[in-house]
Amino acid sequence: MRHDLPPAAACSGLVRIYWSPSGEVHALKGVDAVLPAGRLTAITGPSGSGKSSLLRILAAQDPPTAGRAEVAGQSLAGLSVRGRRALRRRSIGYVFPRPPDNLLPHLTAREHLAAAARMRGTDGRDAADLLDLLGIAHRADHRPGQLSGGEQQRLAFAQAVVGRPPLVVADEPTSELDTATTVDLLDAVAALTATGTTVVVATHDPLAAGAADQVIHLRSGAVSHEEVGGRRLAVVDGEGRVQLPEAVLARFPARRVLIDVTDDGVVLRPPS
Ligand SMILES: Nc1ncnc2c1ncn2[C@@H]1O[C@H](COP(=O)(O)OP(=O)(O)OP(=O)(O)O)[C@@H](O)[C@H]1O
Repeated sequence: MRHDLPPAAACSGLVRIYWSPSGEVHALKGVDAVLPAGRLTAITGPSGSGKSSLLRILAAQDPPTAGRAEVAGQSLAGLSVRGRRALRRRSIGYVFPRPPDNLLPHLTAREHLAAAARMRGTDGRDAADLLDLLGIAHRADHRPGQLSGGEQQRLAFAQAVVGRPPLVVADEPTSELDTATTVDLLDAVAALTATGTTVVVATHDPLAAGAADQVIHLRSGAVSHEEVGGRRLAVVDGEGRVQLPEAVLARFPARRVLIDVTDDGVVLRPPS
C-alpha cells in the first residue's frame, strides 16, 4: 500500500451520537481510520456496529458529533449543511445499495454521466473512458431498465467517479447482486482504484471484503481490528502501546516482552 500520497480521507476519535425519543445511541465511540488514496477500503462488522454511521460521515451526509474527520484535506467537523452539500458535489461520489436508487429511469447511461459531470462542474470528458473501463461502453445508449443489476451498479460507479472526485463511498454495493455479478463489479472497482480512484464500501459481503486492499472491522462503534492484504494489523495506540493480534498474544502468556529494534524491523521476544 502506498503511504507516500496523502490519504483520501481520515478520521480520529470520531464520535457519532443519535438522539431519539428513547434516548442517546452512541453509534461511533472514537473511531480512528485512514483511507489511503487509490485503494479500496472495506468497512465490515456486525449489524448495528456503526458501518453506515461512519460511511455517512465520510460521505459528508451527517456531521460528526465529536472528533476529527476529513476528506481530501477538508475538515468535515463544523461544516454547515450547505458546506457539506458543496463538498459532496465537488469531492464525493456516492453509490446506494439498490441499483434503481442510483439511476433515473428515463436517462441513458451516457446521459447519466453527462448529468453527473454537470453537477460536479466538470466537462465530462472522461465519461466515455469510464464506461469503457467499467465494461459497459456497449450500453452507453441504454436506459437502466435495459441493463442487468450488475450493469446498473457499474453505471452507478461510473456516475460516482465521473470528474474523478477524491473519494467514492458505496454502501453495500453488492448486496443485491449474485456471486458472478459481484465478482464482475469488484473487478470493475479494482480497475477504478488502479487508475487512482479511492473507494470505501460498507459491506457484509465476504467477497467484497476479500477484494479490498484494507479492511476496517467495527464492533459496537469502535475499530476491533484492521487487515491489509489479508493480514491482521497490530494497532499502536496514541500512547505508543501495541495491541497484538490474538494469535500473537498467545505466544506471550506472561504478557511481558523484550523489544529489539533492528534495521529490518522490531522483534518481540519472551523474557528468558
Ligand atoms: N437515525 C438514527 N437514529 C437513532 N439511532 C440510529 C440512527 N441510525 C443508526 N442508529 C443506531 O446506531 C447504531 C449503528 O447503526 P449503523 O446503521 O451505523 O450500523 P451498521 O453497522 O451500518 O448496521 P447494518 O449492517 O445493519 O446496516 C445502531 O444501534 C443503530 O440502531
